[in-house]
Amino acid sequence: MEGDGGTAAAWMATHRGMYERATRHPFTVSIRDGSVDLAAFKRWLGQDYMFVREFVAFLASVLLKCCKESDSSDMETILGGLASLSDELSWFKKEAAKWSVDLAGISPLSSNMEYCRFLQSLDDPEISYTVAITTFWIIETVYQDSFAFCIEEGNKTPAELLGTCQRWGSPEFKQYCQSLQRIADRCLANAPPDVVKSAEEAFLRVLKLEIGFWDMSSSLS
Ligand SMILES: Cc1ncc(CN)c(N)n1
Repeated sequence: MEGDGGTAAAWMATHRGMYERATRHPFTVSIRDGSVDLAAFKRWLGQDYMFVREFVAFLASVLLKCCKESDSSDMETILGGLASLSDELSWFKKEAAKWSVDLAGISPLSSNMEYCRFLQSLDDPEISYTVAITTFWIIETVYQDSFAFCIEEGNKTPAELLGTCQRWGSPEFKQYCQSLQRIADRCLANAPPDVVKSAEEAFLRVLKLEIGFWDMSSSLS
C-alpha cells in the first residue's frame, strides 16, 4: 500500500514505529502464530461489535461531509463502505453465536469508549472532510494490514479464525483501502497546511487508539 509518493504513504514511513505497533500487535501476531488466547479473541469480538455500531455513525458523518465539501465520485466509495457495514454487523452476530458471546450483555471497555468518543468528536461540522476521510482510511488500513499478515505465507492461524482474518485481510478489502488512500492523498494535496496538520494528528491518534484497542482485547490495559 506504500510507495506511491503520496502524503499517506509518507506518514506511514515517518511514523513507521507506531504503524508497526498497531499492525503487528502481540494480539494479532498471536492469531498468526496460533498461540492466541481464545478468551481474548472473544473479548475483541464483543468489543469490536460495539465499536462497529459506532463506526456506522462515524461513516455516515464522513458521507455527509463528502456530499457537502466534495463534488467527486468519492461519495460512491464511501457509500459502498457504509453499505458493507450492514453485512459486517450480521457477520459479528453470527460469529458471536458461534463463540457463545452474548452481545446483548456487553458493555464497552474504556479503550473502546475512548475510541468511540474520538469518532464522535469528528462529527463536528468544523472538522473538514479531509481530516475525516484520512481518519477513515487509516482505521480501515490498520485492520487490513493486521489481518492480512495473519493469512500471509507461514501463518499458523487456527482454522476457526481464518474467516475473521479473511474478512479484513482479503485482496478485495486491500483494494478498497487503496481507493481510500487515493482519496485521502488527493484531499491532502489540495488542503491548506493547518488541515494537513490536523489530519496527521488524527492519523497518529488512530494508531494510538488501535494499539489501545488491541491491548484491551488482550487484557494488557
Ligand atoms: C477497532 C477497529 N478498527 C478498525 C476496524 C475496521 N473497520 C474495526 N472493525 N475495529
